[in-house]
Amino acid sequence: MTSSLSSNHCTVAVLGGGSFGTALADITATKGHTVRQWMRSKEQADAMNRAHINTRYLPEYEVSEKITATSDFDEAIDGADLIIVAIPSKAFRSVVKRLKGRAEGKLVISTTKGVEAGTFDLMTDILHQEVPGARIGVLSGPNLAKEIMAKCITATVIASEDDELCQAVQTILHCDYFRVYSNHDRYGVEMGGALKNIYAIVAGLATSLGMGDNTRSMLITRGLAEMSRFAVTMGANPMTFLGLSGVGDLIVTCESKLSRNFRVGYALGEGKTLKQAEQELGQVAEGVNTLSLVRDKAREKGVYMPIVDGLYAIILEGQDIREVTSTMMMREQKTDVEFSVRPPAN
Ligand SMILES: NC(=O)C1=CN([C@@H]2O[C@H](COP(=O)(O)OP(=O)(O)OC[C@H]3O[C@@H](n4cnc5c(N)ncnc54)[C@H](O)[C@@H]3O)[C@@H](O)[C@H]2O)C=CC1
Ligand SMILES: O=C(CO)COP(=O)(O)O
Repeated sequence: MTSSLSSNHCTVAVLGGGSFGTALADITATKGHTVRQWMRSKEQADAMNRAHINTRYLPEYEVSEKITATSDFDEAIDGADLIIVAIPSKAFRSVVKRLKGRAEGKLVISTTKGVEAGTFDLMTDILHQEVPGARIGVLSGPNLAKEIMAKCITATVIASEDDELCQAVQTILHCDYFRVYSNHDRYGVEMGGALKNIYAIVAGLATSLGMGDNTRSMLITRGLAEMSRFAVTMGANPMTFLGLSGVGDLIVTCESKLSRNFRVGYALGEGKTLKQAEQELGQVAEGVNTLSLVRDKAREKGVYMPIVDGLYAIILEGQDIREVTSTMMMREQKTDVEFSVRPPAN
């Protein structure tokens, strides 16, 4: 570990002016690190430096006065030991391209829970391509930004093949309400974060249609089987799905009205269109894009994903919710605990 990273003070750049970037900037600045948060809007950066509130994304919370918000990318990354990227997946590549040639040997971690359209790359794959020479990891777990701002006790996972990176990130972020575990299964941790958003949309939809706790429990459990089946086919370690970044994140996102993915599903259940639901939210709900990408990839790989297929039929093909649900419920009987990659041959 380099000396600044093993000491109590380092320089952190947070790329992204949304809810999660702000929550992580707040933790690191409160711990005494030098923190610069990059956001596109100069107005938003100026307002944050003046009032210490991210008025657009987290208006209810005051953030540390020690965060310097800036719309100047170069200023944000200058001298940073750790760069945290909290940018929606759609814009991730275009932003991290700007780090090329400027982050050799630096720690660069993604917090983004999505998959890139066209390539099916995860965000750390993009980092490897666009920022060669950087030390790369992913942070993922049951981490609702608003609960972190409210200092609710929370845990997360830093995943990387690079042990020193994991240790450094644990040291930099760990505090009395935020505990950081490490994991070597970068792919599984990152895939879990992306996949759980799909099931959160289903959970929101089911809840707004009047379904109850039995329904959500079924969804979470069968969703976990389905997402692990998919991720393991793609190269993940199945054990990762029993951890915070797997079942942990799935539970929080399927159970909380603070989840934007849950809220998109809820709005759909109220009869709103996908466009209306996303517009009302005004923030990113990654599960909407991930759904069609995963559905196509699962077909290509021959992975059985009935919940993904059902949600796709409802929100992207306009099929009737009750008919799709009824067809799913009336499928052939299955065993409870199985771990087959493909459906049993009939
Ligand atoms: N909010 C949460 O509770 C958590 C979010 N995440 C993940 O973190 C990622 C970011 O999420 P949030 O911060 O919550 O999103 P958000 O919707 O609150 O904010 C997104 C931010 O990205 C910025 N942005 C969008 N396109 C950009 C571009 N082309 N260039 C520069 N900035 C751009 C927006 O201006 C905004 O500041 C997502 O992938 C999300 O899944 C992960 C854990 C928790
Ligand atoms: O990933 C999250 C919690 O861990 C945030 O979920 P949403 O993007 O659905 O709000």
